[in-house]
Amino acid sequence: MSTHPRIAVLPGDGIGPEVMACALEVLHAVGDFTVDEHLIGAAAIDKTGTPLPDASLDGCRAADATLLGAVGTGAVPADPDSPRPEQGVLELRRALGVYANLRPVRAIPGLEDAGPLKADRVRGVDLVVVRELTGGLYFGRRGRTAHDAFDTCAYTRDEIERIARIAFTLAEAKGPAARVTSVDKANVLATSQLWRDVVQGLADREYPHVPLDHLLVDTAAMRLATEPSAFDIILTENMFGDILSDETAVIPGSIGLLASASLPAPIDAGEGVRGALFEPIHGSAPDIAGRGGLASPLGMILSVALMLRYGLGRTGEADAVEHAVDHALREGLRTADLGGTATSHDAKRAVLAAL
Ligand SMILES: NC(=O)C1=CN([C@@H]2O[C@H](COP(=O)(O)OP(=O)(O)OC[C@H]3O[C@@H](n4cnc5c(N)ncnc54)[C@H](O)[C@@H]3O)[C@@H](O)[C@H]2O)C=CC1
Ligand SMILES: CC(C)CC(=O)C(=O)O
Ligand SMILES: [Mg+2]
Repeated sequence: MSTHPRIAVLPGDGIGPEVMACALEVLHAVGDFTVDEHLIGAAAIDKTGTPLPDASLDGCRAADATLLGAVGTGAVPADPDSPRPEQGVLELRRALGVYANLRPVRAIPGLEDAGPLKADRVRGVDLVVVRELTGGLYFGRRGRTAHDAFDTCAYTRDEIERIARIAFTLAEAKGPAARVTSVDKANVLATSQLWRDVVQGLADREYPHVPLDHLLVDTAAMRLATEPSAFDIILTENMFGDILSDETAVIPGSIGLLASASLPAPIDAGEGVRGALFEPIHGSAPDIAGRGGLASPLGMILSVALMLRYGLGRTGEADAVEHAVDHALREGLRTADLGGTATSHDAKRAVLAAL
């Protein structure tokens, strides 16, 4: 029987399969892995009528780690009761229990001028958005009639405390001055008031040495654009983290560069955390899918690096992939999203050459 790590691969829709194909080549270049491909999203609805077939979920549960491309067609269904591709991702996150979504963002040397922010604002930025991933609005009770609709946001103390613990641990690992900025809307929302109490209580009891501040989400959105270097660890709930992390794309210059790790348990620096999920932060980008390689595969490739580090405990290989991406960019690799002409295929080749 193979002793290679078993990876469940869910390419999904739109640019998902395009970026996944590139990332798998990089994965196979750094080691031996057994890869099983499964359906999710619109691709799964087309073939099976459901966005996350049992066979896909079983495959992810049996795997050491799961890689996901992206799902969605970009369309909002006319019939709210019809299956939606995005339900596949939400259901997968819930079923795997991956409550801790880490979205690292840094200024990449050589790319300081690639985004809309001034280079001196971007230089040196190195932050992680720690997003609660299995609670809040995306999982609350909802309903809709022809005349009204509602969504509910609920959090328990335990849900808040376990994600806050991840944020404080990451800050400790980053260094003595690294701060946690907890983002909420405590001036309005009951869930945010509980969030603030629980985060502050945990800090007082167990992490008094970690600098902590609380920021309202609207101010946080503004500060991310005006002073991104003020942040080390941004700790926040599900929807705020979804929105703020897309905003952080202005730091490296494209959402196509951003990766994520979703963990079902605290970080294990030795073995890695089994049963975790790794995906770029972008969606299926229907506007550029199937257009001759306009998609950057770098966020997906960097998600492979996060899988190697956090999912499989293979720090050396993770570093190698990240260095190869940095090297390729430093040497001038520019895909369309960064204003260049390199295709997805060119980007993958540049990374492979730098490995
Ligand atoms: N985890 C997932 O599977 C996610 C799925 N979605 C779904 O994706 C679909 C499209 O959503 P959008 O709002 O358009 O968000 P999106 O992230 O797919 O695209 C936003 C913009 O970024 C660009 N972009 C995204 N990834 C890129 C890449 N790798 N290289 C170059 N450019 C890239 C797109 O071309 C587009 O202009 C929707 O159905 C949405 O629900 C959105 C976010 C996450
Ligand atoms: C299906 C969406 C909730 C996914 C998304 O936008 C995200 O997780 O960033
Ligand atoms: Mg999102």
